[in-house]
Amino acid sequence: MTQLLKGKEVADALTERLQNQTAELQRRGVKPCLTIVRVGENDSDLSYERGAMKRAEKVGVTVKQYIFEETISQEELLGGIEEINEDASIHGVLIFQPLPKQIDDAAVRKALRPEKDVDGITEGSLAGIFTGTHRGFAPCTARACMEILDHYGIDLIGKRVAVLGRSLVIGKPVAMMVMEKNGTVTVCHSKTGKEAMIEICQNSDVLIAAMGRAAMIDKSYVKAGQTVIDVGINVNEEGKLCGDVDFDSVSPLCGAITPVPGGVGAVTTAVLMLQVIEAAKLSV
Ligand SMILES: NC(=O)C1=CN([C@@H]2O[C@H](COP(=O)(O)OP(=O)(O)OC[C@H]3O[C@@H](n4cnc5c(N)ncnc54)[C@H](OP(=O)(O)O)[C@@H]3O)[C@@H](O)[C@H]2O)C=CC1
Ligand SMILES: Nc1nc(=O)c2c([nH]1)NC[C@@H]1CN(c3ccc(C(=O)N[C@@H](CCC(=O)O)C(=O)O)cc3)C=[N+]21
Repeated sequence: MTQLLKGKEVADALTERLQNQTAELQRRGVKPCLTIVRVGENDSDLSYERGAMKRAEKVGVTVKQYIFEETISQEELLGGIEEINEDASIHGVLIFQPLPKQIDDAAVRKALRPEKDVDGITEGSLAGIFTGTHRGFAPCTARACMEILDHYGIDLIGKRVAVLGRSLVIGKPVAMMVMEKNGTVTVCHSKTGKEAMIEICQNSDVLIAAMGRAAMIDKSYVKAGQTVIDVGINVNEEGKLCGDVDFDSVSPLCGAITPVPGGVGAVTTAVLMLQVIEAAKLSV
């Protein structure tokens, strides 16, 4: 029987713990506050925003929104970030990525105050992941993948893990975190080639798919009994939310799988709240 790795269950367990912490902070006069910076109307950004608002309300975190037009200039965006940096009532900031092409991502990463970087986009936070010193915060999605494996007691010691995607938001940091848990990682990307990718996936015990390619991973990539973590959040031709994995094709064959929605995304929002609360605690 294939095991369904229910992100919602993991997120709800985390939420319960967090509710106590926000209540305690509130008694000390601190109201944890997250600011979301969104440029444009990207589907996966909007999905995250919806999930985050719902989760924030449950946990007791306030959300402020900075929404900009797709055509915003670099200067204007950096101005917004400066304002957020200076606002002492804001504990954590989430800037949706990728940003439009007129924006230099590296400049945005540099502009953000590290102590407010609850999604681990600044170089300091990423260095903490790379060196294993855990200074700063991890990218929420990478941590969410690890929380799911942990919750269901799936250890990575000596396991072969294929990570599909090499972005700074997910592919690269999750590969580092898998290594820290003593897994053996192979990272694939758009230049890997289909044949090689199928071979690598079929020789892995765990597959972490984070490409942003709707339902691309079908059963031809999968080996029996494998654990499949589907990070992708895409909207298919029917307008429905779907992952990078073709759930109907893969789930009869694999050993365990996360659904979309209700999988990694749900946990990502809970981890985001956890990190906002940690930032709020550190601010007093
Ligand atoms: N569930 C959640 O909580 C989250 C979900 N997401 C979702 O995860 C997905 C990935 O996000 P993100 O990392 O930001 O996306 P990016 O577009 O930044 O990165 C995609 C990565 O996948 C690789 N890739 C693309 N197509 C292929 C292919 N056909 N074969 C192999 N590799 C490929 C790219 O390779 P190359 O580097 O060569 O271009 C790149 O490294 C998206 O669907 C996003 O919405 C993201 C964050 C959180
Ligand atoms: N800097 C940055 N970090 C990110 O982590 C990041 C990003 N940029 N850009 C956009 C993608 C996408 N993403 C999602 C996270 C959670 C849900 C989520 O909660 N989804 C719910 C469904 C919510 C709904 O649609 O109602 C679920 O899967 O169950 C969705 C999408 C994070 N991303």
